[in-house]
Amino acid sequence: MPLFLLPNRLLPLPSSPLITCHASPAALRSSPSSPPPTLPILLDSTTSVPSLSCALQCPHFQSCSGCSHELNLHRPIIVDEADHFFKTLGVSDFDFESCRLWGWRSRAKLAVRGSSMKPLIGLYEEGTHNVVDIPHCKAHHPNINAAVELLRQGITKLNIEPFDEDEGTGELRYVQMALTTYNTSIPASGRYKNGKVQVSLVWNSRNENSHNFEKLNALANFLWRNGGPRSDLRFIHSVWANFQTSTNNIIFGNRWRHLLGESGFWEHVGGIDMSLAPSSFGQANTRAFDILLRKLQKYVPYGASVTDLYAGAGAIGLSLAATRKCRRDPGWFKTSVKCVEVNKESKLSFEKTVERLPNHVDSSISWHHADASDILLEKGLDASLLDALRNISSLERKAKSSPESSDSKVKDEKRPWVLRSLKDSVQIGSKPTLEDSGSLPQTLIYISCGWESFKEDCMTLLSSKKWRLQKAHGFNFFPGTQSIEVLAVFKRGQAASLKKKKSGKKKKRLGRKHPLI
Ligand SMILES: C[S@@+](CC[C@H](N)C(=O)[O-])C[C@H]1O[C@@H](n2cnc3c(N)ncnc32)[C@H](O)[C@@H]1O
Repeated sequence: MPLFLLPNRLLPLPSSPLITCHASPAALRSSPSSPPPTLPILLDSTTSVPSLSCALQCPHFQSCSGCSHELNLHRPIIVDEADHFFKTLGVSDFDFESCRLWGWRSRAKLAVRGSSMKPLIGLYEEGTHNVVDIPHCKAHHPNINAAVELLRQGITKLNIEPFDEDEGTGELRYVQMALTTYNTSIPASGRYKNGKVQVSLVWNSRNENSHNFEKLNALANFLWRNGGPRSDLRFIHSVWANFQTSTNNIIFGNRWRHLLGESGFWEHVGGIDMSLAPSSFGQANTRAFDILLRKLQKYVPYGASVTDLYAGAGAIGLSLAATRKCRRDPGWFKTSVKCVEVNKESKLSFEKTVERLPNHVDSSISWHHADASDILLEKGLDASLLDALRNISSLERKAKSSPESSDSKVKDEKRPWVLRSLKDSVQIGSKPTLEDSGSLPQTLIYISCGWESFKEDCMTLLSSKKWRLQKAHGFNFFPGTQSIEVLAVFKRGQAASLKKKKSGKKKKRLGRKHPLI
């Protein structure tokens, strides 16, 4: 069972948030590529905008599977449903951040098919394996489209064979384009527009010793010469190779090689400099993610201990470590952050990010290569995690009656727990013990881009009567689709109205504020 063991039982913490960020496959799928007529338009939820001014106006709409909605990009229809859903649960102030509507995608994985004379670089047509070329995609950052165009020229010029899925032949299978806006030499206002692209070429061979490695090198050099720092355009940040020969649909193989440009890739998000290797998960909409992180920080009190589940390279946990730093003086009052992630490739990025955290961050920080649950369901929270959260209250009852939770014990252990072995303090993959349960999470913050699974998990949590919903916010992470990112804050315990209701006496005077709980 559960693996997220909640931290620092040694400290009298105001609360211990437990954070999960879990994406549905649909939302992780990359979307289209190219420059919008007018770039970055920021809207907020209070701005009222006529629908036509928020239209996608993309020539690839309908043929490409990336976007499903053309109008009202600033407010997907699903927002009304979400608003209603949260109202019925007693949260009447659900809000929605519209974020950037075009050119928002800063990370795209695109299939490369067709022929060297007529390469197709894009997404699959809905329900098929036919690739649609999307040079003018309105979701992609313009420099991603520019990099795709340059790649297209390179493929033709150097006679690179795109992959043939049926035969398993060809050279270039996919490309990942990731944009970094990290550039301290220009004013902050110009950084997004001048973002640079890290190009990862997925090559159909086992490794760099294969016979056609020279062609891969030639393609990388072509990109570098025409888009690198000595070119006129200067929008290529670096070039990487990934080697993949598998016949399944998995995009990346295990072998990566840095070819040209800077090997490090940084983004400033959530108040920290975040390192992201091409192999680790990165959010596709970094600006919207930044807005979400800043909202999230408000729910995490200073001195809290945080367990970041499904952590990737730890963007959420580390952003909290840096921004929710605690008083330096009383040594025992420190934040602790634990990140749990199944993809071991993310660890290096996590470590690099930790190295660059500001000096004042003296939290205890750790990353654990582990499955967030034994049973992984397709979307949303794992069933066993939900069970674990429900079971916490029974552990809590036992913990209260154990000597571990007595006041004297807590005082004894108010020493900087950073001195203790971190690994020992977290029993990932095993059942929580009474000892571990000394500090139980008071807050669960659920960040989700799968609306249907979120609703399900939310109802499961509430019906357990161990948690109540306090707040919910929505973010436009994927304009042009019906996916929204939700940040929901659950607090331990039942709503006050329900407790009173249970007591019977005051039953008649209570309104049904939380009818579904
Ligand atoms: C949508 S990403 C979010 C990553 C990170 N929270 C962020 O926002 O950048 C989900 C992450 O969960 C990881 N993951 C998926 N299943 C997992 C599991 N059972 N246990 C732990 N991590 C898992 C994936 O490898 C991926 O890095």
